[in-house]
Amino acid sequence: MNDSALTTPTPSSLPVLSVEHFQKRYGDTVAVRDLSLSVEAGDIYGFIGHNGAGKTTLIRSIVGAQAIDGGRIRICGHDVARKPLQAKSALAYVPDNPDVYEFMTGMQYLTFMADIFRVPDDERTRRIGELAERLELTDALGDTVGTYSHGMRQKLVLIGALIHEPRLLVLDEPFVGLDPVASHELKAILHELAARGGAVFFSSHVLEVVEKLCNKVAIIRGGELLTSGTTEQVRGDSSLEDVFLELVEKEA
Ligand SMILES: Nc1ncnc2c1ncn2[C@@H]1O[C@H](COP(=O)(O)OP(=O)(O)OP(=O)(O)O)[C@@H](O)[C@H]1O
Repeated sequence: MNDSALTTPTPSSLPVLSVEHFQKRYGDTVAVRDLSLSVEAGDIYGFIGHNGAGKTTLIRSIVGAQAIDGGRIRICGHDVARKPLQAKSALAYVPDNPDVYEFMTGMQYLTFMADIFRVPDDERTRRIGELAERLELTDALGDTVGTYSHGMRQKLVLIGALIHEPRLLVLDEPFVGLDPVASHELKAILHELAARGGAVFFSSHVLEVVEKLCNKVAIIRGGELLTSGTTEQVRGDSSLEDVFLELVEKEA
């Protein structure tokens, strides 16, 4: 891929993602309280927590899919509440449930995504060709999405997310449902994006993957951040699984 094609130039002093004192309520229930973290260019950042901990809640607010009740979230310096278009142009989001218009063919969906982000014809053709080949989706691009399996939809959404070379790629449970080849390719794609000066932020329950793939991690429980930092700092001499279980049990 083209190294110079990442959207929205970011001065190196600005984090790619900055979350400050984030808070989100659903009715009277506080789902996430006073959460702060920062993702820098080059980071692959893993966000881990038990079911209902608040991972999707934060992710949906980062990508502008739901309002924020307190605090501030900025993407490449753009406040997601005040500058939503600038913030969104710098990011891409792969949700845990890949809902795609079923009547479109895979290629129509990717063209639609490329149109939204105004990706020039030659770039979109090159990226779709390369990514579809790597994720083994080329032969299915002419079929309607309604005929796709869950994993095929995930791959399609991933290609659509990468089509404008986002600065920040946000993924919710990206490895669930992917076959081993796709999972391997996804890890390589995330490494490449980070190496080009982008950043990745994803939630996962698969601690072994987070431990191997991520240079930074955060652990959330009951809507509160328990710890965050480099994977080495958080893990210490133990495994990430041991640290996670110990922290979660201690706080329970
Ligand atoms: N739309 C909603 N309305 C009311 N409560 C919600 C809503 N969405 C989430 N919650 C609550 O907020 C809390 C955090 O949920 P969230 O989906 O963010 O957790 P999660 O860490 O992503 O969980 P999982 O690993 O199961 O996907 C939970 O207590 C959940 O019940």
